[in-house]
Amino acid sequence: MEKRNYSRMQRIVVKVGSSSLTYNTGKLNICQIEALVRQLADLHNRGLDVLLVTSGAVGAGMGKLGFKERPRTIPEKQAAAAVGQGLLLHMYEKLFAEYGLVVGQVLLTREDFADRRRFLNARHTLQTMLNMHIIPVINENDTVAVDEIKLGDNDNLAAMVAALVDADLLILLSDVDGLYDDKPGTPGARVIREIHEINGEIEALAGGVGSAVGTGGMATKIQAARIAMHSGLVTVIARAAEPDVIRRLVSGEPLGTAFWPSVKLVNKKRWIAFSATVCGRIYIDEGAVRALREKGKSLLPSGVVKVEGDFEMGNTVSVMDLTGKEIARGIVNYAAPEIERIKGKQTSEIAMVLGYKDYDEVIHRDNLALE
Ligand SMILES: Nc1ncnc2c1ncn2[C@@H]1O[C@H](COP(=O)(O)OP(=O)(O)O)[C@@H](O)[C@H]1O
Ligand SMILES: N[C@@H](CCC(=O)OP(=O)(O)O)C(=O)O
Repeated sequence: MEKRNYSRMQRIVVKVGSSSLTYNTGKLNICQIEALVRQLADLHNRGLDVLLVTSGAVGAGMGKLGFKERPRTIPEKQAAAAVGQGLLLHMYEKLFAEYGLVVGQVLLTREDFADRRRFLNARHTLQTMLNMHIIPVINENDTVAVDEIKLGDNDNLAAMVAALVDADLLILLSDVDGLYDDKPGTPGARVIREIHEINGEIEALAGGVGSAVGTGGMATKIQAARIAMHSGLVTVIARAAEPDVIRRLVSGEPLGTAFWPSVKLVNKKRWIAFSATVCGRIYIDEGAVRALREKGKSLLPSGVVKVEGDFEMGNTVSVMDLTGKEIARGIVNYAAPEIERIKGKQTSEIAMVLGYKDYDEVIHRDNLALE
């Protein structure tokens, strides 16, 4: 089979799912973890920047605590994660040390991405760790992440990390060979090798949630691939147990399912599109949709029809067409009550209506990330 030709391969993020790190008994799959560490250590020695996003804290905690099923309540999951995360890190620390390498634990929540200052801080820390040849071992901070601040799955976390550090390749390792064109196990179902666009058909293949210990199944892997595609990096979903899978993928072997990047959004627009917390919605008319989409214009008050939510100036909002479809996200120059008052008005009327005018635009095009 033809090799995959990457334009650059310096920085890779590898995410490994719970289903590949723990057995159904909840105990750690030591052979799998050893194989993973060996390959990552080798890539590091070759001079690549390597970041590991690891799941398995809840799964490993379940094993240690003797739980037969995934705990239902959030505090129980958090308690299991608190136990399991320690076990995981101990294992990584020990195995990487055998190859003379140092790991550093990084636990993140949605807020670390949603707040621009924290986002930039996290980027700085990760960059510094890479400069110091430390291998970042990253997971969600499950013990403190309650619903409001939780990402909830490590596929999205890995994609956001990959975008954060400007990686070239994101590898999502799981218990399947890739994305199947039918339910895995169905006779005749095959792995789709290359994907250039995520459309409804691809999303429909994702099915429901994944394995007994995993969280999001294929749905979250496809969401992750979408983030990565807009961030200009290749994503591959492959089987963790495939011998030497990481090294072979990096050398271009066409294993698993590869998602190829589309147009790369600039850094700030990526943050607006995928990381910032969405605080409200602005509905705009057809003329404004065309101006944004086709002419790359800023959003002016005249195109605004309806405002939803109690957002402030500087917050990120969804921009919707009148059918309720999200067409963009952007940072607003005015708070919701002000936009409510200037909606439908000409720019020249802003000062008269509000008594002042700080900006002509509701959202400037530099702060607008289109779908
Ligand atoms: N079209 C599909 N192709 C491949 N796997 C699928 C598909 N639809 C659902 N899945 C499920 O997704 C699971 C992997 O997701 P998950 O258990 O969350 O893994 P991980 O723990 O590795 O993140 C597979 O075991 C499979 O059952
Ligand atoms: N942070 C959680 C992992 C959540 C998750 O996404 O799991 P998975 O679907 O196995 O990648 C944990 O460490 O158990």
